Amino acid sequence: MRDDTGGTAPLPPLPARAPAPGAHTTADRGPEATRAGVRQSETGQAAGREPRAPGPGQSRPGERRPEERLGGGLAQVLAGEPADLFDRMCAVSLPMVARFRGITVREALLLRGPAGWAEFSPFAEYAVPEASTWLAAAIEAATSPFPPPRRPAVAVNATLPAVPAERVAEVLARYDGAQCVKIKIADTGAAGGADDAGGAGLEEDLARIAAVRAAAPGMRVRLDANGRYGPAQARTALARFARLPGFAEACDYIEQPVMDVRELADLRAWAQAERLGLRIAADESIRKAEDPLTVARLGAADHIIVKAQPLGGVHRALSIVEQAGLPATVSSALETSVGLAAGAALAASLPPVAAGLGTSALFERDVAQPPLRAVGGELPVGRVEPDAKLLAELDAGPVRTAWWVRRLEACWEHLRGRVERGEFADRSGPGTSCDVQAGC
Ligand SMILES: O=C(O)CCC(=O)c1ccccc1C(=O)O
Ligand SMILES: [Mg+2]
Repeated sequence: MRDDTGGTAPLPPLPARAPAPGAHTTADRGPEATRAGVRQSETGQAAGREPRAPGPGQSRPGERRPEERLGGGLAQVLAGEPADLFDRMCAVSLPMVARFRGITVREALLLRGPAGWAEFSPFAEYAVPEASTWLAAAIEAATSPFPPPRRPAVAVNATLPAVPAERVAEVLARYDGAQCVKIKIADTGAAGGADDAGGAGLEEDLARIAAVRAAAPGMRVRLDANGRYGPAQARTALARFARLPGFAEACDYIEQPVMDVRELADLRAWAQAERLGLRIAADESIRKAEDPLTVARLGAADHIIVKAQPLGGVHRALSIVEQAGLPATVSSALETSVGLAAGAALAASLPPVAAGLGTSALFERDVAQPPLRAVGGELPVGRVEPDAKLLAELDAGPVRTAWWVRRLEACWEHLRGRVERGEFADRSGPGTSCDVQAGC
């Protein structure tokens, strides 16, 4: 269950109908320059193109036409092929200022569809089933507008990787005006395993927390353990945090101290019985769970973290918030500025809670000019277009590009199967975002 394996998930063999990298798949496209299977349409305009997914009458013979059952949308798009939807596919590789969840370079596939640019960037080690949910988010962003924002900008938290205490001030200085900081804990880096996290790692975590509080005394604080404590370690750590002077008052919550949702519920019950004054937030128990509502049912958390891409899009994330009935923080999945814009749209549809969307500060370079970066602690809400020159400079190269395109195709097939079997409801219909707005 650990996120940070840093490996690359094996891809299944390409389905018969998916093109090999470099191959053209449809006859109706004009002449294109291809590089490692990526169509580089220099003239394609986002507006005014023909709708290219087959209409209801154009399904393959004998097909069940799931779009009729599900009301179109995702099913109809998936009846076509990626190249029918996206006229640009650019894999990029962004260098980072510090190691974060085991990586120092962030790769993403940027896609341009009829509604604008979208991002597909499941972490490299994620297998196709999980990554296919991230693809639903990219399809949503490429095909439909974001919900109308309730405010033009959203407050963000600074995100502090598990850097040594000496680096805290330098990294925090990258976040202009942030009034809240999320500190990564229980992250022993490449060498340590989960069992080490609560031991030697705890003293380092306490030193990092002390350095933050010294550098920014008035700042609110959040901690994120990414599920790396065992149940006993979590109690030890929470008891230590609760004893730090003024900490419980300054701390919004501790994110995913343990991975298992039942253990999370037990830990929360214990923290309440002990009157530690610390709240528990669920992140992985929402975005990696078969049923994200188990957290709410079990009373496993006081607060939930929602991420547009891992949850299959802005509308699906809104629907989860609505159904969970818990206060929510929107957070990034370490997306480029293009993907962060979807997060900003999600945050701007929910009650104001500082969002974990300041993460472009962790990139040495990003794809947009200017990058989607908080100023005065706030991130503007709106679509982001990558800059052509930056796209070229940050190009991931032919080998990685081919890998990303193959992965996109494998996820496309997988998501189509899920939709056809009724295992992935397209919840992007009208109602969900409005219901959430009405409730707030
Ligand atoms: O929430 C934030 O402040 C930033 C985003 C973040 O921490 C994150 C980014 C990528 C993958 C996982 C996580 C996480 O919250 O665990
Ligand atoms: Mg988290």
